[in-house]
Order: sequence, then C-alpha cells, then structure tokens
Amino acid sequence: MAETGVFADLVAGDNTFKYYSEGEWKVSSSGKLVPIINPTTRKPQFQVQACTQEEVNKVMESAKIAQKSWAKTPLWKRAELLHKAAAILKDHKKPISEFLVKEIAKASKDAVTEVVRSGDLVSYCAEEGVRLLGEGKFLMSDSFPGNERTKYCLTSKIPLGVVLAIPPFNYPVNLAVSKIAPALIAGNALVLKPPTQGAASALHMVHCFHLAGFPKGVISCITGKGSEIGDFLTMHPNVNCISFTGGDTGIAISKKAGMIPLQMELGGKDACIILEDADLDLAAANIVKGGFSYSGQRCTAVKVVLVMESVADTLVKKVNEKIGKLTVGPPENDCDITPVVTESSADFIEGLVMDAKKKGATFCQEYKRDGNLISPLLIDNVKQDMRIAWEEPFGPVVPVIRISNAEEGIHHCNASNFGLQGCIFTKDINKAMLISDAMETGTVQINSAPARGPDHFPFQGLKDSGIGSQGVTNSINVMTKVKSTVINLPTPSYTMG
Ligand SMILES: NC(=O)C1=CN([C@@H]2O[C@H](COP(=O)(O)OP(=O)(O)OC[C@H]3O[C@@H](n4cnc5c(N)ncnc54)[C@H](OP(=O)(O)O)[C@@H]3O)[C@@H](O)[C@H]2O)C=CC1
Ligand SMILES: O=C(O)[C@H](O)COP(=O)(O)O
Repeated sequence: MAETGVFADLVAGDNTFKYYSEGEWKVSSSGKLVPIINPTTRKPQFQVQACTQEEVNKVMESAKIAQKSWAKTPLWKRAELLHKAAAILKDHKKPISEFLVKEIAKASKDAVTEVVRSGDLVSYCAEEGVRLLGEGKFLMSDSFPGNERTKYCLTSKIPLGVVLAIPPFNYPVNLAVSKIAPALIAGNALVLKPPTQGAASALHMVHCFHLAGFPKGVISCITGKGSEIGDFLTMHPNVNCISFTGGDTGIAISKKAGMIPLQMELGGKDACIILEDADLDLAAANIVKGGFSYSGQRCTAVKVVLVMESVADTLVKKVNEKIGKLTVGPPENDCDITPVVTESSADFIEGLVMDAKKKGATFCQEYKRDGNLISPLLIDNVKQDMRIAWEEPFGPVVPVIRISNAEEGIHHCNASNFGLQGCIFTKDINKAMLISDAMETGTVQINSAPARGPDHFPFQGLKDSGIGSQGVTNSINVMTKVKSTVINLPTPSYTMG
C-alpha cells in the first residue's frame, strides 16, 4: 500500500493513519484506534485515530481563525490552489484507488474512476466559483412601486464560516470533494469527518490538498466513529453549515443541528417505470447497470422496477440474460459484483430477501451468499406487502413489481417516504413528461437509469431523501449567503438616455 513516499507524513504505524489538524498530521491523544474491516476478507485492514472532543475543539478553533484570512485570499488564488490539489489527486489516482479497493471493496477500475472524477470535480468547481462568485447584482429602487431611484443595492455572495462535511462510505473521495471544493472556493474553512469505511482513502485525498499548500486550518480531517463523535461535531458551536450524505442519520442530524444551513443527501428508493412501448433492450441494460453497479450500493441505484404486465416477461428475460454475464468476486479482480461493505449490511439485505421469499416472490436466480459477497438477484412478482417493495437494500438485489397502468407505477413511486430520483422508459416523450411531472422525486431520468453525475448537474431529494440541492453550482450557493450594501442618494438620479 501507499505508505511511503509522498504519503509518509500521514502514516502512524503499520496500516495506521493520523488525522489532520492545523495543517499537520497528528496521532490522537486518546491512544485509541478505530479499525477498518476489509469487506472482502472480513479482517482488519487499516486503523485510524479515534479523535477526542478536545481535538475536535482544536480543529474547530483553528478552522474559525483560518477562515478569516482565507476569505480575504483573492478568489483567483483560491481557485489556483484547488486546481493544484485536483492535479495532485489525479496524479495519485493509483495509490488512492488501492485504498478504496481494500476498505470499501470497490472494483479497481471504478475506484480509479472515482478519484479521476473527483479531481475533475475540484477543477470544475474552481472554474465555476471564479465565474459565480466574481459576479454580484446591482438593483435600483425605482422598480418597486412607490420608490424613486434613490437607492442602489449591491449584492455579493459571502462565505458562511466553517463547513462540516460528512460523506458516506460508498464514495468516500468523490462525495468528500463534492463538499470540500465548493466550501473552499467560496472562502469557507472545511472540517471533514470521513466515513469509517473509506477513512483511509479520504485521508490520502486530504493529503493532496495539504501538498497543494492550503494554509493551515483551512482544511482539516477528524476521524472516529460517527456514533461516538458525530453529535459533538454536528452540534459544535463553530459549525456554520453541515453538508451530509448518508442514511437516516441525516434526519437525526437535521433535528439536532442549530440554525445553520443544511445540505442533506439521504437514502432513495429510485423507481424505474417501464411502459409498453419502451425499448426493452435499453431498459434491461439500464436496470442491470443502474441496479447492480457497485453491487447496488449507490443512493441512485434502481431500487424497484415497475413494469407493465404486457412486457414484463420479455423484460425479465432480457435482464436475466445480462445478470448471467455479471462477474462475481473480489474487487481486486475488477468483478462486477463485489462484497457489500459490512457483514451487518449483508445481513440486512438477506433479511429483505428472506421476507420476499416467505411471502411468495419469484426468485429469478438462486440466492447465494458467501460472507459479504451476495450474488446478483432479480426478484419478480414482488407485492406491496413485501419489505423489499419499500426498503432500500443497498445491495445487489432488484425487485420487480408488475403494473397494469402507468398510474400504478406513479402511485408506488409517490407512496415511498423517499424521493431521490426515478426513471421512465418509453418512446413517447409526451407521456414521459407527464409521468415525470407526476413523480415526487428530485430528478427523473427519461430513458436512462438514475445517476448523480455529471457532477455539475443539480442533485436533490424530496421528502426523506434530503434537504437542499447538490451539484457544483448549487453547492457553492448553499455554502454562501448574500450580503447587500445599499447606497442611499439624497435625490433621485436617472441615467440619461
Ligand atoms: N442521497 C445520496 O446522495 C446518498 C445517500 N446514501 C445513503 O446512505 C446510506 C449508506 O451510507 P452509510 O455511509 O452507511 O450512511 P450512514 O448514514 O450510516 O453514514 C454516513 C456518514 O455519517 C457518519 N455518522 C454516523 N453517525 C453519525 C452521527 N451520529 N453524527 C454524525 N455523523 C454520523 C458516518 O460515520 P461512520 O462511518 O464513522 O459511522 C458516515 O461518515 C444509505 O441509506 C444510502 O441510501 C449514500 C450515498 C449517497
Ligand atoms: O452516493 C451515491 O450513491 C451517489 O451520490 C450516486 O452517484 P452516481 O449516481 O454518480 O453513482
């Protein structure tokens, strides 16, 4: 593993890494380490520091101080540093991706893609920030009834202060930089709490920002179990904004957080509605890609297929043919289906599968599990009383519900407590638009599986799927607020024509 060379500073011992505070790599005074279990071997692979509350306080204090001078750093210089970090990150895609393979069992080629995509996101954000934050608004008072032109209002976007970023395990690098880059370009300081599974990759990514030369305290990284230090972090008085991606934890955080802006991207039960006129080959390919990439551990995975009864047999056959070609095995071998992240996650998935079996669903493949490795499974004839109709497996299992009209599909989608994305397969764009408008989700894809990317697209969930919107531009907006200065003139002044 990449323990030497450019990453030597963050190594605290054999497969053990430091946390990042005040521009330095440090060992926690707690003397405690948090193990990261390799999902494939189910044995401890790495260890990170279990940071203490005092260490969190120190990070927050230095972030607060550093932010003041960072906000006064010219925008072009902030962008320059981000471009530099992006380049360093991409240069080190190989070692960082190796950590992703070992700690979250992401297939090698997908792990490399995640790091490259992250570098691109950071650069794009630097560019977008320069344009977006370099502009303000100029309003004149006489457009509002009863006013003369005596007031000129100048607005600009200013940073919030300290942004706390908490990403989930499935994209520990990409979903971290999607919070870090917009926060930094906007002049905020950023404190990262990476997911425990994914912390080693995230720490190595943070080191790329260190190598780029960000001033001390502008970016920091606290490690430890969310269940132990999470509340202390999210309720810390120095935090001025929380950007969180993950599961129901986000709902709890939003109830506890103070009066600060929240950006929450939570779970999903993305529905895939297939109409009679759909291109079934295209639909089948997207169900397999959407439902099974990274073993279904994506918030945007296809999590329920709602297909018209008249084409259901043909569609299921086509999907099964493709599932039969998926490779199942370790991430090192670039298999399509790799072990799910934890044993408890595999147990949860198995619970959903067994419930469907007990209630009479049709299994298109035999259910197979070896440790955390679950073989891909399509479950047909799923009924409303089955848990898998409503809950997200976050694993390689896709339920199929047969419907007799589009309204049934829309109804099922909208009855969910989630509302992240959804998709429709049809050749009739007029029908697609009507269904899209009726679906209560943040995004609807027409003739493609749900997806967050490209990373500059808006990405948001309704209902329990989130608060606010992500995507490069929206994240910069969430992490800034508007400041106005009004020039009051003693007499009205009109520009001569
Ligand atoms: N909408 C979206 O964009 C996405 C949504 N998700 C959803 O996330 C879930 C799976 O991801 P997973 O990582 O397991 O999600 P979790 O909600 O369990 O964890 C997400 C992050 O929160 C941290 N955390 C845990 N407890 C607390 C706490 N009390 N306070 C603050 N932070 C805490 C975790 O740290 P630690 O690891 O140390 O526990 C981790 O960094 C699924 O439900 C999925 O749908 C996932 C990806 C994207
Ligand atoms: O966490 C997730 O699952 C992602 O936000 C989904 O991203 P993707 O659609 O680009 O895989």
